[in-house]
Amino acid sequence: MRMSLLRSASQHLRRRRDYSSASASPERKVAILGAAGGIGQPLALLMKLNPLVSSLSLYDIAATPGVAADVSHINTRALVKGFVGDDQLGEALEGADLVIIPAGVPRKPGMTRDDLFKINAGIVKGLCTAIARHCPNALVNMISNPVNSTVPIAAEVFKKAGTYDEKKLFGVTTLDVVRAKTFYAGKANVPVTGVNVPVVGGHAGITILPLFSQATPASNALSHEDLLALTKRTQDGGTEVVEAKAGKGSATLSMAYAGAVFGDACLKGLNGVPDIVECSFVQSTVTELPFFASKVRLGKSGVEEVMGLGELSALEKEGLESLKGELLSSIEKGVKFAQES
Ligand SMILES: NC(=O)c1ccc[n+]([C@@H]2O[C@H](COP(=O)([O-])OP(=O)(O)OC[C@H]3O[C@@H](n4cnc5c(N)ncnc54)[C@H](O)[C@@H]3O)[C@@H](O)[C@H]2O)c1
Ligand SMILES: O=C(O)C[C@H](O)C(=O)O
Repeated sequence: MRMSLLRSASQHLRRRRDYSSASASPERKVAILGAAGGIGQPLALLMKLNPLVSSLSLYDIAATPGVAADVSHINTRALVKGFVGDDQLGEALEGADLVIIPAGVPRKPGMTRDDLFKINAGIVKGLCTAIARHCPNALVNMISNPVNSTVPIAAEVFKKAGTYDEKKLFGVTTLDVVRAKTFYAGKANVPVTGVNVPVVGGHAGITILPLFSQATPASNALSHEDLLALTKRTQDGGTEVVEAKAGKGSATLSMAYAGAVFGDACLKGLNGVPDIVECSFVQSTVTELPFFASKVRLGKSGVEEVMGLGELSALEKEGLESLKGELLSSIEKGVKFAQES
């Protein structure tokens, strides 16, 4: 009898704690565009598990009712709704605090991310036009490739609509950081959970520049050859997955994880949690390029501070100089597309 009373009291307390932590965190609506895809589905799952999300809006051109019905049965805070097709896009976006975009086609072996431009540029443009109309104040996390061009496209669409706020637009490069951490921990033989590695530049091939000289915990065990190999593996991480999937797409599960990490950081920033720092491809004056990935401090209105690069090794300085040409031409390609179409 005493045991069962104790058990029910502790259950009651646990329920109260759950309730009070949910109610202490403000209402936040997150919309995922491309939610029925390879990234979209596991990302929807992970955002449904995030206690900071009160409303989860799942939009795609097909199949979202099934995904939404499935995810909605999970007993966590977020209320889930599915939306399909152009007619429902406005409602999907209305009131969103954060819009995450993994809509578009993925690579097949032999393709570069830039080969996706033709299809994905138009998709991103259409979705951003709707964001400007229905939730102009939302933070936008761009996952669709080529990120080096889709972020500038989004910026131009928002500028045309008169809603552009450079603090609210992010290219998601978190997967590069996730990979750099994993590969570094393996080579340096340190526990991966405590590892941090900034990755700067952009999100394609040599434009991905991991700064292993700033990795923590520092390791003296890595040779120049090790650092070259780690850099190359991080730059080619996406291709490694594309080839292993042999025509069935690109990274989806690790990307969903990375997207959920970055989305969570954005929500924490919006909620006023201090010292939230992640790498992201944003409008930048860190180099002469108009967009650049570097560490960014997140706050109540999005980007609070675009942080500098810190001290670079000779290898990293060389990498920085050689990425600028390709990154600038991808940025300009995006801007031109958005201005001319
Ligand atoms: N930033 C990164 O690090 C990173 C990592 C992995 C993949 N990606 C990119 O993410 C994108 C999606 O990859 P995936 O594997 O999920 O592809 P996928 O084909 O599995 O899913 C894409 C989804 O987008 C939907 N879609 C297409 N047009 C749409 C539109 N107009 N509105 C809404 N939804 C639309 C499709 O119906 C599909 O469900 C690709 O461009 C890929 O290259 C980026
Ligand atoms: O490599 C790709 O095409 C997908 C993504 O950009 C990745 O880095 O995995």
